[in-house]
Amino acid sequence: MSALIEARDVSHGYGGDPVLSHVSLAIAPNEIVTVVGPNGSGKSTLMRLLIGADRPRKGRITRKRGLRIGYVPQRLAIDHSLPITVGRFLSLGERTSPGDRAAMLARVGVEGREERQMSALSGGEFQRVLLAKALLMRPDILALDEATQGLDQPGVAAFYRLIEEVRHEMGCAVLMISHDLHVVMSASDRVICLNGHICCEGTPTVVSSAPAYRALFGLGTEGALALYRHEHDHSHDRDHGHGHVHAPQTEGAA
Ligand SMILES: Nc1ncnc2c1ncn2[C@@H]1O[C@H](COP(=O)(O)OP(=O)(O)OP(=O)(O)O)[C@@H](O)[C@H]1O
Repeated sequence: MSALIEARDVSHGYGGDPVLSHVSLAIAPNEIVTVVGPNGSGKSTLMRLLIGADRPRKGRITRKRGLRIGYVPQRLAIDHSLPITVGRFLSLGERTSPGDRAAMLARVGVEGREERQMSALSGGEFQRVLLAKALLMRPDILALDEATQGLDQPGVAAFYRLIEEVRHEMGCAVLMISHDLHVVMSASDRVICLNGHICCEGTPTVVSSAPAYRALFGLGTEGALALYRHEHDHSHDRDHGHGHVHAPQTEGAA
């Protein structure tokens, strides 16, 4: 099997309520796939099934033998009464050296935070530490479930640029769930639009002009793109010097 993860005709639900119906997809090595969809459309459920945290009621999910998945959760409940430093947190689970941990913290932009309490980190730093932990296991695929929740727009943009960079450096695939539509337009190779079933999928350009996508996201789509173009113009000099094409030049209202 050349795909890292493949879902074939997967259906799932909780109690009597169906959440996913007849979902089929495959994730290839090295690609960035983003799942978008309205609240409650089954994105997190699909992610849990794909990474093997849950088993589907119907259909089949296959993962490449020995697949290493680096999971970056939406949020992580840290008990503030239980002190844990960044260094200790990173050393839980996977066996890594202090040198590896220091290098990874530096790579994701939070150098030298080993002695800092997890509870004392800013939102952006916290997500970067979670990312560092996921990357330390040298994943074949990085799975991010709305990993930028709570970050401001420049923080979100910077976080996803980092994801693109590490994807290239480490050669891993990326599966992400995102509400940030502009991210979908910039960072993804392929977008899957979910609403209990796959409404449409393809390159960001194709999906953003698909009627099913526009029906789901409506005017918000254009709004998000406009916002991002604006944001990008302003953050360009400060944040990064390389030019991306972030949005297709679609005209007219959705
Ligand atoms: N463990 C569970 N038990 C019962 N119902 C659940 C469970 N997990 C999710 N659901 C329900 O399944 C539906 C899909 O939830 P899911 O979290 O997969 O959607 P989502 O697209 O990720 O939503 P959001 O964008 O709001 O995070 C929702 O109606 C949710 O209430």
